[in-house]
Amino acid sequence: MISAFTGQQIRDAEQPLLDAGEGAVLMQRAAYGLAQAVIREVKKRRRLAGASVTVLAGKGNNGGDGLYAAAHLARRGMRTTAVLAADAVHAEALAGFKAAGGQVLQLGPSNAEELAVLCAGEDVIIDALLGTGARGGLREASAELVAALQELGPRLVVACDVPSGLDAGTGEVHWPVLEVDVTVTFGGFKAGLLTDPGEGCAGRVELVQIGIESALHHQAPELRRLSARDLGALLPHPVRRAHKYSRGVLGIVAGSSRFAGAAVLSVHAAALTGVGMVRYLGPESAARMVLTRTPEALWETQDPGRVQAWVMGPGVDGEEQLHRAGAASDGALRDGLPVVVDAGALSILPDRCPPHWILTPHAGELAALLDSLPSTGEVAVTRADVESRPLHFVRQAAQQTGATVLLKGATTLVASPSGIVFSQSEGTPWMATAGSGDVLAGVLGALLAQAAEEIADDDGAYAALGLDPEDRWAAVAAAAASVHARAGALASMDFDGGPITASAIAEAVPRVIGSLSAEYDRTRP
Ligand SMILES: NC(=O)C1=CN([C@@H]2O[C@H](COP(=O)(O)OP(=O)(O)OC[C@H]3O[C@@H](n4cnc5c(N)ncnc54)[C@H](O)[C@@H]3O)[C@@H](O)[C@H]2O)[C@@H](O)CC1
Ligand SMILES: [K+]
Repeated sequence: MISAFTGQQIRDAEQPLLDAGEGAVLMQRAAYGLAQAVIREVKKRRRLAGASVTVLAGKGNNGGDGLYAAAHLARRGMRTTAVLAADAVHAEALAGFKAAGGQVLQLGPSNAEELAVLCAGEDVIIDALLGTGARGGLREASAELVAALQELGPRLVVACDVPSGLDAGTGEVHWPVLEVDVTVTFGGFKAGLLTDPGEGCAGRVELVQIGIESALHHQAPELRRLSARDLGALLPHPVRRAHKYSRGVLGIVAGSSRFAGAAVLSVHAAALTGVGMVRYLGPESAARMVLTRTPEALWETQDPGRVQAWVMGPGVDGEEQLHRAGAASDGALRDGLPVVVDAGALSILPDRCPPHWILTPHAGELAALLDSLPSTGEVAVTRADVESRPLHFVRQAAQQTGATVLLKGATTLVASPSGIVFSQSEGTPWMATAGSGDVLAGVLGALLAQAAEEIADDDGAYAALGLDPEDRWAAVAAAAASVHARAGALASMDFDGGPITASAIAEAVPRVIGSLSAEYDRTRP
């Protein structure tokens, strides 16, 4: 599992080393790691000797890291320039940079445009304007320089620790921000690099160890991300004596005469995620289509009897289906069953949900959900608010509803009511297509129906993540988001990275589960 931290947590982990007079050593390790990353990137594109690099250096330690890194690069034969964005920058680092033969330019009130043009011609830009000590975004001439450079389109940008203007703890972004190709981050992942909109600016993130890692391990991560290996351990491994009932039975209330496709997709995706049986509840017109695509499903016209989990909401519209969802929801509350609440069913939540209820809104639905809660303030929350502060709002929704909340997006966040958050981001933009969310609901429902015992087991794979029972539901939801995203990416790869349908995402799920499980079995100690 990848753990990510706030800027403050990173600084707290550094403090004992700074107190011991090791600050300069930390900075040298960071600068060396950054320089090595720049060298690797340049070499992918051209010969190192003679390649040009400009470091944009701010007044804090982030600028110091950038200047020391540029000094390394000068010694490796690169043509190095520093654009100083403040009158006083890190003095020793600047001296080191000059001694290595670097050229220095001063950013002033009237030369931002001119310097932007110069930077746009460079082989690499190092963004070392602001790091974890930033308050707010770039100002004045720095903001002008970055805005102009972004417009011109630099060739290759490497961020020092975080893209400048990004809040390391929250992922909120103060524009303008230089969109970077690679972020080289020090000591630990910053939460802001693993949640949007920050993740969208950060490019590929590389972690450089600087010696604070053991101190960080004592802190509760701000964000968690499941790795392929975690998924291999968490995904269901059917035992030899399994039968369809022991494999999990999933009830699905989805679709309507108007939106039958949502039912088809969620049922099919659930079946492809390996659940023992799917019981479908919905109108006959939708059921016919469901059974044509998934003859393995059962159409239930009465009380479906025992299930291990429910999915309700995809394509649910009209009184009849809302009534079925309401009845299923009452039964699930009574029996303590896990439930995926999606789309149409988000409007019929009980006053307080348990953590094993997983709500799966997109940004617009989350805004509407928050607005419908009595405890939300007077000012309406909009989709744009959620998109600019997803980490904040997903936590708020989980806390206020009592449910686990999965907020769909390029990066999907899952918050437990206690405040634990997972972030998964393995998909492709092609997945933003009609029906993609219905597939996710089916995948998640199928994992819930199969995982109930494993989740409760204090010696099981979910407990091994170090999570309290209430927080393990968020891990199931994160696993589902990851499987779904990987399936989308794999399906697109089948077409050389081309477009995909929601059906194609569902069809790729068995291969994703198969390869994750096989890789886990192969490398298991
Ligand atoms: N503390 C340490 O020992 C280490 C720090 N490291 C580097 O140091 C960075 C943190 O250094 P700092 O705490 O100096 O913080 P920054 O380098 O982010 O800079 C903060 C400085 O800029 C000013 N400032 C804050 N917001 C501003 C804004 N919006 N516009 C203009 N100026 C602003 C502040 O007054 C402060 O002087 C990390 O990101 C990392 O790159 C690494 O060298 C590893 C070791
Ligand atoms: K930076």
